[in-house]
Amino acid sequence: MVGADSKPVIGIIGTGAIGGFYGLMLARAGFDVHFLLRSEFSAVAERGLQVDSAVHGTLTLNPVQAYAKAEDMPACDWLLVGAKTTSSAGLAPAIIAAARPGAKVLVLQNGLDVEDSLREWLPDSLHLLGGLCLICVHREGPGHITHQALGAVNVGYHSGPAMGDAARMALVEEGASLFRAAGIDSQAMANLQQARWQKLVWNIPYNGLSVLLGAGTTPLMADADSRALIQALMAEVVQGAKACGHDMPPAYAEYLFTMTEKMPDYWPSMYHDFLHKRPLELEAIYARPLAAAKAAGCELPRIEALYRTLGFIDRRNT
Ligand SMILES: NC(=O)C1=CN([C@@H]2O[C@H](COP(=O)(O)OP(=O)(O)OC[C@H]3O[C@@H](n4cnc5c(N)ncnc54)[C@H](OP(=O)(O)O)[C@@H]3O)[C@@H](O)[C@H]2O)C=CC1
Ligand SMILES: CC(C)(CO)C(=O)C(=O)O
Repeated sequence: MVGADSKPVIGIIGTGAIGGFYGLMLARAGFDVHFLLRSEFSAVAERGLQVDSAVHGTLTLNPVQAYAKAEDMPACDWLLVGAKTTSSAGLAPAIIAAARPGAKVLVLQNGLDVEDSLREWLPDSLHLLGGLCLICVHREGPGHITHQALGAVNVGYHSGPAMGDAARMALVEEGASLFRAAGIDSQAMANLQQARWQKLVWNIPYNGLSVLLGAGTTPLMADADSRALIQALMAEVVQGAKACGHDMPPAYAEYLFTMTEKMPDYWPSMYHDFLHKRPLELEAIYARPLAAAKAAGCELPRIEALYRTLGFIDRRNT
């Protein structure tokens, strides 16, 4: 648990929709939070952060402890990675510069094996954890975030110096309790890889189809053809996960499908990347699950077709 007398220093590596939202919530809960920014540094340093939330109302943080260079940040106990997977390769130096020895690095990204692509660049002394964010947020403008629905972060251990399950779960619980202290639902997960596959049951159909069909979740859920396509894609993810040794809970895809019907019209983060001509997270969300399933002897033809189509769109868009 996180006690009031032992509040850790938290660094946000990449302050976009996810990093900005969770960082602001943690700062407002009294944590010492430091934000690394890139294109929005000046705007946030001058005007702070604002979240327009359908759940919490309008929330602001001003001043913000904002940095353009990780070398200027204080040594952090927890580092929350909020940059897209498409920029992960260049993030390790920033993480290392801002990490206190033995720090915990929590990767708040979608996709499969996203921790692996960071692990190889990080020293063994750093703990690496994954955080699955179940939330609908996007950047409205510099330092301005819209939060439409949900909010939970589920945390699991990936790798590092923690020896044995008990030590790992203690760190996972510590991470989850940071979020809970900020009023955010957070569960400790014993199996991070299983949880990443479960999240893909949502992201594989909706992220890609939003780009391909130019539609948010409401029209996608209102049309018989797109509904059938979503269900077929979800079924393939469940099949791929099973081939890789991760059985989904019964009716898990149906649960996500029904959950989406109750959501406000939501444009997944991949659509925002497409709109702003940023690279799409195709490697983490499509290529790696496809490769993992294939290595396990399982072909996923609908997902493969979606991935190839998105690759074409992505190459012409950036
Ligand atoms: N948005 C959502 O609702 C959800 C998103 N996710 C996942 O969370 C992750 C983050 O998504 P999201 O917050 O939407 O993305 P955003 O594009 O809103 O935010 C990414 C941020 O990282 C910054 N960044 C990238 N590289 C660096 C760098 N080298 N140094 C400093 N800052 C950097 C970007 O800066 P710049 O402004 O310069 O580009 C940007 O502010 C993704 O993996 C996404 O799939 C998961 C669940 C829900
Ligand atoms: C919409 C939702 C909640 C799906 O799990 C999400 O977290 C995402 O966009 O990645």
